[in-house]
Amino acid sequence: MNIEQTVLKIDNLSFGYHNKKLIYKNFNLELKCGELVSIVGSSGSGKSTLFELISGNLKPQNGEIKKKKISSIYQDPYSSFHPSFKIIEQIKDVVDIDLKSFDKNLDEKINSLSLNKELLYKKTHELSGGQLQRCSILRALLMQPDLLLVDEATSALDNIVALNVMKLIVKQLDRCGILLITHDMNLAKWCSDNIINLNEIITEN
Ligand SMILES: Nc1ncnc2c1ncn2[C@@H]1O[C@H](COP(=O)(O)OP(=O)(O)OP(=O)(O)O)[C@@H](O)[C@H]1O
Repeated sequence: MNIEQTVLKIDNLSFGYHNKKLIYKNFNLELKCGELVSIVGSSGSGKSTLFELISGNLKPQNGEIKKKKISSIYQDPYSSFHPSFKIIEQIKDVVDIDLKSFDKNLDEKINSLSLNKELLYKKTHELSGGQLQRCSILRALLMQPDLLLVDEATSALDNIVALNVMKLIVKQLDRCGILLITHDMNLAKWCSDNIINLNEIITEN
């Protein structure tokens, strides 16, 4: 693995649940800093499974996955935050920020996500699904990952906000590589260096 450039390298990955039909067979993927690769495919084709494998929540039956520092943005923002704590506390758990001092980088991200600092002092039940989704994106970006996993991140947002959020996500490419799960082929064509269609990956077994 070229440590300088490569943020994800998957070699000969094979995986199937409970040793049933393989979803992945000898699957390879390399992602470098500055690259965005979209994963598309019909429901049940294995998109989320790939993210679970990369995150280390599932173990490959064969093959190897090497990755640098990851942060993930999931489709369901409620799974990203604990209901009992304020959003800001849960951001501070993973990154050192001070909302009271001037921070141009932080302010730009908050504005691009159509958030404001007051919202960050609330708990999950006080926010809409879309606001919570944008908070989860903020936290993921503030973590400054080498590899950003994005699973249908804009599904809860209206078109204009979704476009601004995607522009902000794409802007991170100067410091990371991005793997994007999407059902939106137009979005994939707009932002991707490469599109992997899982329907075209033929497995046997
Ligand atoms: N925990 C599990 N145990 C057994 N089979 C599973 C499990 N999770 C997913 N599967 C199966 O693995 C296959 C791939 O599922 P996966 O969730 O990765 O698909 P997906 O492409 O992300 O689908 P969607 O677009 O609907 O989110 C499906 O056939 C699914 O039924």
